Amino acid sequence: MARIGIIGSAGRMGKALIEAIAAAGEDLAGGIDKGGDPLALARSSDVLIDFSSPHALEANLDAAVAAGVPILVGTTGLEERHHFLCDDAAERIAVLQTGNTSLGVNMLAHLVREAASRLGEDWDIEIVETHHRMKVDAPSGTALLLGEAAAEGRMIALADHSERGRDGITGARERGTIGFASLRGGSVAGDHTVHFLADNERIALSHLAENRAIFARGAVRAAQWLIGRGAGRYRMPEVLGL
Ligand SMILES: NC(=O)C1=CN([C@@H]2O[C@H](COP(=O)(O)OP(=O)(O)OC[C@H]3O[C@@H](n4cnc5c(N)ncnc54)[C@H](OP(=O)(O)O)[C@@H]3O)[C@@H](O)[C@H]2O)C=CC1
Ligand SMILES: O=C(O)C1=N[C@H](C(=O)O)C[C@H](O)C1
Repeated sequence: MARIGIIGSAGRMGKALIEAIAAAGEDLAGGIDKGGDPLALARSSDVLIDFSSPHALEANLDAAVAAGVPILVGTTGLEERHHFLCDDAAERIAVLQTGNTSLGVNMLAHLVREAASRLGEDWDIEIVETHHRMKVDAPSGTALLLGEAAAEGRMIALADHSERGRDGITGARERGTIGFASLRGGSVAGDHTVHFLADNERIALSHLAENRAIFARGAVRAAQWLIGRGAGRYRMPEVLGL
């Protein structure tokens, strides 16, 4: 049995993870929240799963490196510097960072990449996400993951082509951009639609999460997969065989 340590264990995802670890027949090594000791947790775990806060990421990666255990980072709201921290840690341990651990979203990303690669710039791309009222970051990590997939399909850099907020006299839509819009309310676990919009026709590719069990199941599967992996930065499609 693998010993899995959870960072953010009392949160919404932490609770779903505790159930998923038991359902997978694995061992819960322990869990911490704000003020907890990630190094002590890492030393008693075979793998760490982090669904907490971007503020915690540096200490969590340092703990995983010091203990020599792999880490799955599911926390969203990450900035460029957080990705550099993941890159640094990945020189010493296995690191898998993803905005969404579900099979369905990673399949959607594959479809989006394919559609974006075949449809030209006449097709505008807009990504709409809806989440529960307690979510603190926008756009969602998943929306950004889907935006990256669309940008890869188009062979462009998302950072140079994203439109993250419209308000007031915005002017006409800039050709070739990828737009993001966020809705917040209720208890929605996570809905994402990638719209491809051309003259007189539209395609909408959607994923609707009915609960957090789908994220927890994928996270546990990724954690199992990470144990024994060499140093490096890994992605969910490798875990899921997509
Ligand atoms: N990749 C994916 O598939 C998914 C990613 N997420 C992401 O996971 C993250 C957590 O989501 P959710 O569970 O809904 O959020 P919650 O706010 O419910 O839980 C976050 C937990 O992290 C803890 N925490 C906060 N700061 C620290 C810290 N410095 N060190 C250790 N623990 C800390 C909180 O503890 P305390 O209450 O004491 O502050 C809390 O228990 C978000 O970024 C969310 O977007 C969510 C679902 C799926
Ligand atoms: O905060 C959430 O709840 C979720 N966060 C992730 C994200 O930002 O995409 C994944 C999922 O959509 C739920």
